[in-house]
Amino acid sequence: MASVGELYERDIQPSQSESSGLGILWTRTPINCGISSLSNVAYSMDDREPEGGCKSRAFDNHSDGRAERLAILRNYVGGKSATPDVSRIRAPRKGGKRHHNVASGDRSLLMSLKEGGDSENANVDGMKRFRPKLLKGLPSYVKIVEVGPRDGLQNEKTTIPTSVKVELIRRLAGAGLPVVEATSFVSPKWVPQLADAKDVMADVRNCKSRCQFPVLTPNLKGLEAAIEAGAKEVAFFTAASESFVRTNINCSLEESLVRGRQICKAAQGRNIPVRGYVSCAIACPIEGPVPAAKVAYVARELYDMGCHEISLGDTIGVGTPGTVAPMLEAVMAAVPTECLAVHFHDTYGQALVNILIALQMGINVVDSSVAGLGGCPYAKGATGNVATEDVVYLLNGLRIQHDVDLDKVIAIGEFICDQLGRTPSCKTTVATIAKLQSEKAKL
Ligand SMILES: CC(C)(COP(=O)([O-])OP(=O)([O-])OC[C@H]1O[C@@H](n2cnc3c(N)ncnc32)[C@H](O)[C@@H]1OP(=O)([O-])[O-])[C@@H](O)C(=O)NCCC(=O)NCCSC(=O)C[C@@](C)(O)CC(=O)[O-]
Repeated sequence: MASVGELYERDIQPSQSESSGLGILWTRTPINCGISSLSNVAYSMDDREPEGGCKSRAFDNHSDGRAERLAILRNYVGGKSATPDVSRIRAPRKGGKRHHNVASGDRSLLMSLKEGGDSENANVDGMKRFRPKLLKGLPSYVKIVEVGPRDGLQNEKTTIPTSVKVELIRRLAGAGLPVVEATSFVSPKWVPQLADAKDVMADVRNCKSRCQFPVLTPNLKGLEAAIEAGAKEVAFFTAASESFVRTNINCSLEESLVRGRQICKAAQGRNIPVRGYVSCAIACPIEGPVPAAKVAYVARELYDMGCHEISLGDTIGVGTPGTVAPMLEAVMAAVPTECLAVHFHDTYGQALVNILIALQMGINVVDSSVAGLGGCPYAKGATGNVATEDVVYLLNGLRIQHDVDLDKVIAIGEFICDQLGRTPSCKTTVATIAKLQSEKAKL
């Protein structure tokens, strides 16, 4: 924790919207004010009696206002007061150019500051009060389905030792992930990287954990091999694009649905839950954009054949909220929302925003891959899945429960990147490492 005298401009967040006439000044480091700590300070844009005695209008003509904000903070906290006196922050003048009505969320946040003085908790309270307005309909719990050991590794060119795969799966289960898709029982000629599926399962089946370890299977042969290897859950995959099904599993879409029905029937007899995947839910690498109605049709077929959960895959990661929302709407008209999951690849950096849209639409199962590994060998140009670390960070920020330990997942991401000879590139990991390094340097 820093004292206010130890803060520099870089510790201050740049300008944020002040259209309400009120501002919250954020620091990256909690400040020790003697009585408690602050990481934000409220100030007024009202020039009659600006908070901290600093003319905040000076912000207007500056690049990002950090210097002025730091000055406010120094004046304001200055060792005198631990808690901003929000009674001094007046409602902005009506009709003024920049002084519109105070947003109720701003007021909540300010009142929280007044009540508590502890900025961390004040922000939580503020969040809770913000939520009904801005983040309506979000689920209180999200199940994260970790697909790293399967989707993440299937496309890797160099053979990864079985022991590394097993260690990865064990660590992911140990980080609290409720589901870790362990491997695939597909043809080793088609996906050589996962040719050791049986050996992986020989170890994983003994893993003492509440975590579930489903495996991917395209046909009855795969199902039989999976069950023999100790799998207690399987996942069947097809796509909403005829060409992609042909390329990926060498049959027509309707033939793949026949295989799916065979799998579901055989699995039901053995009490094995079947998850279904619909790839190319937004677009196909061969056919281009895929109609939402087609995705809804395939999803409904999977539901009718007995899949307990249907994961909608943006296989090549081209979706944006503009295409994801209508697709989800179409599917939700055909399949109960509680049976749906989303599976985003992050080719264009849209995965998190697409996940937020899915959550807002009521979906509470999200697939992700540690360190953002992944990609389908039969979907050229597609990059990795959305990183589990980023999803957990997002859910933490939204105060949605998920049971996953972020620090552990970050460490697992570093572990697997190390094994693959790569530097972690997932944003949450990069930022966390940088933060730790700068904290270390300050000591
Ligand atoms: C479906 C097949 C097998 C058809 O492949 P095929 O060549 O048409 O199959 P076949 O029935 O003619 O058999 C050919 C050989 O494969 C064997 N075989 C047949 N089935 C199996 C099996 N289950 N396990 C092991 N071996 C199998 C079979 O025994 C035979 O062996 P051979 O006599 O030549 O020695 C093949 O196309 C295949 O394995 N495809 C898998 C492709 C794949 O895994 N893609 C990646 C997963 S999908 C994905 O990543 C997308 C997803 C789910 O993540 C969501 C998203 O992002 O959208």
